[in-house]
Amino acid sequence: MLSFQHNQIDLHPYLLLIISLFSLYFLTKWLICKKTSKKRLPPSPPRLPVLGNLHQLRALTHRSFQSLGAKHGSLMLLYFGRKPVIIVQSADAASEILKKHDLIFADKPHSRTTRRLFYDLKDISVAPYGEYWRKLKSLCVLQLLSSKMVQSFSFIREEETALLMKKIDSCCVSCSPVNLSELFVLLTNNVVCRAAFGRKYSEEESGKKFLMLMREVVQLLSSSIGIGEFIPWLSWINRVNGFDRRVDKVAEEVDDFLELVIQEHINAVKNESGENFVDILLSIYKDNNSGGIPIDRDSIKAIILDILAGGTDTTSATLEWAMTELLRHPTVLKKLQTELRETLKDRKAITNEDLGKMQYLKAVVKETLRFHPPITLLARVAREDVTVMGHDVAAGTMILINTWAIGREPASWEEPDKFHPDRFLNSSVDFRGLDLELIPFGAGRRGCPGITFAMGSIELVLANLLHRFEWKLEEDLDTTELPGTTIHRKYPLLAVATHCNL
Ligand code: HEM
Repeated sequence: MLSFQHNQIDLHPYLLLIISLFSLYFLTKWLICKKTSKKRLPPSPPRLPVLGNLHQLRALTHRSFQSLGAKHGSLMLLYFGRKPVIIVQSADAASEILKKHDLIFADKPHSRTTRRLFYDLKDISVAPYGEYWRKLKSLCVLQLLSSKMVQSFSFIREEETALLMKKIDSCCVSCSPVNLSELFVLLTNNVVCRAAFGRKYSEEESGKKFLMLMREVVQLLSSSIGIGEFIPWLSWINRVNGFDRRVDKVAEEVDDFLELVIQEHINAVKNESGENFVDILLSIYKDNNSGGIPIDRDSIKAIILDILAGGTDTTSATLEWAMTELLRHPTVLKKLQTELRETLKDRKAITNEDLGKMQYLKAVVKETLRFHPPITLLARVAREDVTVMGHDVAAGTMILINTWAIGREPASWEEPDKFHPDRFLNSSVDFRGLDLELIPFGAGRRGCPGITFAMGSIELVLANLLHRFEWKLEEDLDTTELPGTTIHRKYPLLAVATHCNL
């Protein structure tokens, strides 16, 4: 192949071609490296060749990110496989993403799992930013989540809270512990279903099964941040270990239930019964008058799923953590009971007006959401190249904002690891998206539209639980968290209730 003739090197054409290709490859790589090294990337911990930083993450990712951030800064670059992911863990950095560059970061990342479970991104929470998403979100706010609508559902919250109190009453009589975790899921699900679909399903087999499916959806979504998603050539692992099959099965079973809800509404419209949120969605679908934005049957099912998943799980987790912290802090619990007694005098029923006056109750709820935000990570994707806190972020980069770590940032909070509701008594800091140090509901365009809806149930239920009953624990309280997209307690909250002497 290689021969010397007349003092000159004679190369075989194939060898020449191979050498040229190699030279071209190394030249391109060198140029790319040179370009990348000029970029002002955020600090990054050392990584492994194939895994990147995935091996440094534990199941409770918000906690892993916080410990890594302590060494590498509040804006840090990790690699999930080869995929760059920027982790944001300070109010200042979050403000650049959710306020200053809100439009650039208005998209959400998605995976095979989110596409499969959310009808190919036809819901609100993972839909790409654009006209379709805007149309659905404003429809949801107008027809279900506005202050006026939430006010109109107050009879539902009152009836469901009264039922909850009755169940606790019977536990009091039999001196058995109350499984508060279970009761909170039922209550929040019943309130959402009655408000959005006109009736509850939790007492029927299909509804009970659906509640279990919802838990599985949350688990699958958090497990979808796995090897196969970020290292494409290892995506076969999800096929072999049965993960993809599980996602398909859950998606089919969820679809069966949502079909049932829709069919029931189609029949009910024929019977001219009262109109609710699903009926309104169906009438838009039938008239196809959505202003050029097509809403099909899958869109309706995806929205229902969003409302059920978003409305039930997060609200019940907040109630669960609020009662957990109150039971761990008897002086806070006593102070809240004193506020209740002073507000109500000797009245039994709690009105919206009463709730409006209870500043300490509001402080307890805020502190619960600072200390235990149910959704610990907000996800975004950069739509174009942008600079954040002096660092270059390329289009397509995934961002994770750690709301849990931001709520415990020493720069914003005194004694951040203490549950101390009094910190909010003389403070204007609120969770509605303007104060970036407290963002349990997110902020900006993709912020949660369900705040008023959720607060309606949370405040009423907590006020009733503490007004009617004295509470004590049966055994030491374990506060271990269960990994998931919504963070619940690992073990159900069991407590013993006795009647208060009103
Ligand atoms: C304590 C209760 C709740 C918490 C902590 C919570 C939290 C959140 C968070 C963190 C987000 C993502 C925001 C972002 O990325 O910036 C979100 C989005 C959303 N939430 Fe909530 N949520 C709660 C209750 C509700 C309720 C009751 C509903 C409806 C009944 C609801 C419906 C939604 C929807 C539709 C979205 C998607 C918004 C979008 O992508 O534009 N949420 N929520």
